[in-house]
Amino acid sequence: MSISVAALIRPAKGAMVLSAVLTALGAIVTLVPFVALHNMAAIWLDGQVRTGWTGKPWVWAVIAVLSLFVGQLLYLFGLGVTHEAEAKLRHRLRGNVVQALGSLPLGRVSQVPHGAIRKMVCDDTAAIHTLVAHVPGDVTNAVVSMVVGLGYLVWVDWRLALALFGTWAVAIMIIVSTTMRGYSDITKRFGHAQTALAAATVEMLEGIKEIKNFQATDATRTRFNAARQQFSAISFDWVRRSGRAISLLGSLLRPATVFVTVALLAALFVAQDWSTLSATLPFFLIAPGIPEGFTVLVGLMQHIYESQLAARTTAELLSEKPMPEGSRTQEEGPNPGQVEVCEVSFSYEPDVPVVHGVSFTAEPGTVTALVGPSGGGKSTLARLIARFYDVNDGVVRISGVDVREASFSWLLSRVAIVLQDVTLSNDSVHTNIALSKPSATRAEVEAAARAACIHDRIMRLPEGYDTVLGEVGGFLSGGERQRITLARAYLQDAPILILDEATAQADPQSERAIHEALSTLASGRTVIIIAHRLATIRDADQILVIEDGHITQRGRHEDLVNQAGTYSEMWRAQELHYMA
Ligand SMILES: Nc1ncnc2c1ncn2[C@@H]1O[C@H](COP(=O)(O)OP(=O)(O)OP(=O)(O)O)[C@@H](O)[C@H]1O
Repeated sequence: MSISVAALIRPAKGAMVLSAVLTALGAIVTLVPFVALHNMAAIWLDGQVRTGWTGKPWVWAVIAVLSLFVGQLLYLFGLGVTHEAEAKLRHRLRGNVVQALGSLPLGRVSQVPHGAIRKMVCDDTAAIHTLVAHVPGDVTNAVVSMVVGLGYLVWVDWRLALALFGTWAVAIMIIVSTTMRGYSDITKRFGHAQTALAAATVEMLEGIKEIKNFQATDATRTRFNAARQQFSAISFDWVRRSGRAISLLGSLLRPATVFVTVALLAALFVAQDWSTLSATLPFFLIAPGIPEGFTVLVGLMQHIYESQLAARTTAELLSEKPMPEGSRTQEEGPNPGQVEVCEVSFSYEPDVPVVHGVSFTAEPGTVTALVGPSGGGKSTLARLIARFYDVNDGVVRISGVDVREASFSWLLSRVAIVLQDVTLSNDSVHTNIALSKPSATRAEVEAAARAACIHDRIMRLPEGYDTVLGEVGGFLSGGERQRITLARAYLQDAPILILDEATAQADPQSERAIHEALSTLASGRTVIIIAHRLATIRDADQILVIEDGHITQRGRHEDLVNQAGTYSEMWRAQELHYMA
């Protein structure tokens, strides 16, 4: 189901309509003081004799003051209505965005850069503010003020009005057609560049250490610099175009210019006897205010574009198909601890399959190793087992249950996954370990940390388990961070454990500690491990060689090492490498 921008802001529609009506009334009432002044001028300047209250200037003065007050009140009330509705809508949208992210396939969410998510949750929902809170009031006020003002001028003296509008129309057409060409396209590119810069900034902050190493030689190689340069180039172009249009329109429509234009036309009309002196007065009073409506509209135009782009990004996210959750919440499956991958095919992009009809079974309590050349599909298979994505064909069964039929919590209680990229939050060590079981006591967290061979290191941190990671003293090495995630998996106590390159970031000493932690963690569980170091998995119960999305060899180490094929080649190459 696709969600449109209109559907996104629908909850605020009632308030927007009310605001438009109130501000339209306000704009009409605000014109009354000028009508009053015109009438006063007709009595004083033209010496018109009227009977009743219409002939009393002081009555017109009172009407002028009252209507000014009521007009402002209606305008402010209209703005207040939409601001309240927008605040509620923003709160709701932020909730919806976070909820949508939670229900998308995990693999899809991890593809969205953190910066883009931050922009969506914070900036985009805030940008919708203009669309909801200001467009109904300010646009209506500007349009109605102009229309009513112009209408009144036509009513007072249609020929003078025509002369004035004609002068404006020609001048505006020339300015707009020459300066605004391609404006919509550049505004779109400006929005995209903004998103790219936000994503690259977060990426840079997260990987500042690596970026520093590379930046030492060539700063422009980083994605951040590219995004920054692109953003600057586009924003310069955008500012130049919009600046040119705004300043030219501004000069034409500023009150002094309008006053002079009216003065010249009025002098001509009075001299020719086409108009009376009092009839020219509304032109001097109302005409300089009319362009304010244009200025408001031009100023709002940019905000409206930004709002629409932001709303579209949010609408696109909310339109994405959520991953349906199965209904099994408690009941154990028929084959506890078993992983069955049956005729599974999968592609990230349509028509580019990366896993083709793969089948294997990992029996409870056994170790299955996935090995093979880079890009073969090992991580993809691991992610499919943990249901980061849904398979295109075939089925993945955990404990004999199709993963699509189980609830996420059921799956989480059966499958623990330790990924290549260690993600720890800016929180205490305790909270980071207890992520898999928030109710865990300190004793349980400590037991998990001991099993993951990281307890001693944690005790050397300034505040022990209460040290906030990432803050002063709370820095851990890659291998140590990995052991924190192992402790987390240990605490999760799932019967199935998926390890993706668990020693990728570790130094040799840390690697030993990780292997010790791993054997504690693995005992009694079904383990599926992705490993590049074949020596670490030579005791595995089955080894699957994954190449180009297929299983090309399977068996135990002793069998495979004596067969001609990728495994024996990899084994020999690694033996030579480690002997060297
Ligand atoms: N999120 C993604 N979107 C599109 N293609 C992807 C994505 N992740 C992986 N791929 C592609 O799928 C194929 C398999 O990748 P995968 O990461 O599963 O391989 P791998 O065997 O684990 O590699 P490595 O040993 O280098 O980690 C590769 O061609 C890769 O480029």
